Amino acid sequence: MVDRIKAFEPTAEKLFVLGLPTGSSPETIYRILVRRHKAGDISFKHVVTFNMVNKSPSFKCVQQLLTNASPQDEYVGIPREHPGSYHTFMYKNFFSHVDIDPANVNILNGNAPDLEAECIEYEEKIKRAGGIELFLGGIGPDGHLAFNEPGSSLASRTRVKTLAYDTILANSRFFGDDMTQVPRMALTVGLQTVLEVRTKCKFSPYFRRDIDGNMLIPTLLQAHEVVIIITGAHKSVALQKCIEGGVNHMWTLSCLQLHRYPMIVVDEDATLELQVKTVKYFKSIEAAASTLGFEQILPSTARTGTKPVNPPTIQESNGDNNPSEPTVDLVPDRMAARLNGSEAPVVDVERGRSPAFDRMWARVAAVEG
Ligand SMILES: N[C@@H]1[C@@H](O)[C@H](O)[C@@H](COP(=O)(O)O)O[C@@H]1O
Repeated sequence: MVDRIKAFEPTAEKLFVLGLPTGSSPETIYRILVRRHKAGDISFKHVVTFNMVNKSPSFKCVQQLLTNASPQDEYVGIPREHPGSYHTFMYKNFFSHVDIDPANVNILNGNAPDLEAECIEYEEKIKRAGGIELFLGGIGPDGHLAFNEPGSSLASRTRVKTLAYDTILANSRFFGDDMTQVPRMALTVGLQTVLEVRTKCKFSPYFRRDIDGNMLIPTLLQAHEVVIIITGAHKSVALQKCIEGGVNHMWTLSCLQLHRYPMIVVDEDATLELQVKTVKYFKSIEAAASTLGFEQILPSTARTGTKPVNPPTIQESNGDNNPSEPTVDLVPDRMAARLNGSEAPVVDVERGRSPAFDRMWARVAAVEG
């Protein structure tokens, strides 16, 4: 993500558009991004974000939208300041700790007076921003992407979604293990929103030098990518269905088979249900790339026409002093060492408010008047 943002060279006129998830899967990523930011390595000043989902449209809103619905009594709306809201999650884990402009933060408003209009406007906003450059996501144990539950249309767009039993069960851990407290409905981007590739290869007014540094070429804005984090044995069936099965609306992550640039990052446990030959093949892709002296750390010169920012050496990218013995990032102790080798988390993990959090809310309030 850091490489992508740097390579894009965002400015006030050319913002980098990032799609972001909530959940436990991206927490480590947010910690690392905050650390890199605090180290002066990356700025989010010219980054605009769109969160994938939000929970808890209020009871009244849902009634307005779905006149025939009979929402259950336990349904409660959650204000965005609620400790369990996705607003709170994002500010606490990420936005409060980096230099992003709150005006560039987009999170679906689950308490909007007209939810359908809110969803339509969200899609419009994404379009106005030029489309999402990099979508980061996770999945539920049933293979759902964002809140696109099993059975979601593969052509779906941002909308109100009723949560599936599995999701309510999985999310009850954020509600004191009380399933009755988990909202029954959510707002979510659609599968088509995620799949949207920049089919119209737009040429930006920005020019950069070619890889030899001697010719000006127009920048091609088509590097729309999706990166999904999947960890844990409880998600291994979903990974298997989505990787080895066909494209199927019952396992909505499988829609990524239709995407040009998807990347799924997994740990060993998540691969438990995959065929050995599938795992071996994917590992061999990385091993072959390392042997040949490049890694699947993009931007690739082939795709963007630019050199990677601070291209990693083989040693750096493998974490290995002997480049003649390429290793694979999927090895768990290597992965663990890379993650644990970092300093203590810089994000304030205390639940509730912190000075940084308060400062950020003050900025949000100023922007929103
Ligand atoms: N809507 C979110 C998803 O976007 C997220 O990917 C999933 C997994 O969460 P976790 O990473 O905590 O397993 O949780 C929720 O259902």
